[in-house]
Amino acid sequence: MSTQTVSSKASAKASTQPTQAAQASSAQAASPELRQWIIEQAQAGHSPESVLKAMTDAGWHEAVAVATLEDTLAGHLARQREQDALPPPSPVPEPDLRGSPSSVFAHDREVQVLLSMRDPRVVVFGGFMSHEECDALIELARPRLARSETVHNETGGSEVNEARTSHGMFFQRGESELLRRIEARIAALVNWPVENGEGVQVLNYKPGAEYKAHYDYFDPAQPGTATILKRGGQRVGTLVMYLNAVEAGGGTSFPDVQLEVAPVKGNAVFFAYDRAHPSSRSLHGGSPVVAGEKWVATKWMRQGRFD
Ligand SMILES: O=C(O)CCC(=O)C(=O)O
Ligand SMILES: [Fe+2]
Repeated sequence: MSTQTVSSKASAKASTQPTQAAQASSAQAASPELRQWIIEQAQAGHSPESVLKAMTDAGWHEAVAVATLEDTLAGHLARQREQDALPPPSPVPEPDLRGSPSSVFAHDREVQVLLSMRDPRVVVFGGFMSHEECDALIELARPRLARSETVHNETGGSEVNEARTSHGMFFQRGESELLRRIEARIAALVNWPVENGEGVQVLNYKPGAEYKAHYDYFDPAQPGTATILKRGGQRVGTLVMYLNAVEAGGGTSFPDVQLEVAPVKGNAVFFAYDRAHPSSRSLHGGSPVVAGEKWVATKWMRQGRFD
């Protein structure tokens, strides 16, 4: 912790700074590099006084140096507190896109990679299911549809909700040869065990119906969540599969990044969220159907076995 080291770095950084007169105008004039250097000095255990001395030695006006130091360290501490408040990250499903392939082989089918975004983690797949598979899934679901419910936050039960004006049903996991095939394909595509998946849900939206922006993970702040998590833990990933061609509207939107995925029959959008927290930027919704109707199948993936 020698003042010598501090001093030499401050000069190097300060030499790239504007003149003292310009520095005096505002602490905001400090470059990102200088701010980074200040944080590094603090992390290395150098006292504020020694950092201040290094800055004034390098030609900084004392008042400006003090303001810059305070401003930089306060901002750093605030970000640190935000980080510390986050739940720890969980492993998540993840397709193997090393080498940026334009398609990947999943279980029994070559699937196209149409879009890949890192933050939030979103991947759009083309040709995930054949049109025949889509049609078959719709016909199996149709007679079993009921008004969609969402999880009741307080009790962990479910309820009809105005934010979700679709009709839906759940298949049992592995309930037919078709479901087993699709589930094995999903598992291979995103490298996540079949056993960690909930049963496939099918949703049908009529014109005007939508699913307002929401997170798929269970809100850790809600009293009902502890009960839900006993079975399989948190949700950490979602695959929404488009089962029909929608005439207009009905995309899946990600408002945090102003992304909208078009509902193309046979395609699918995958997204993952390593924390049950808005910082995952996994907020998404089903945009209102403008014309025609919309059918999707959703697979939610849990941290652990969902039995
Ligand atoms: O219908 C969509 O596009 C999104 C569906 C969805 O968000 C869900 O099922 O959790
Ligand atoms: Fe969702």
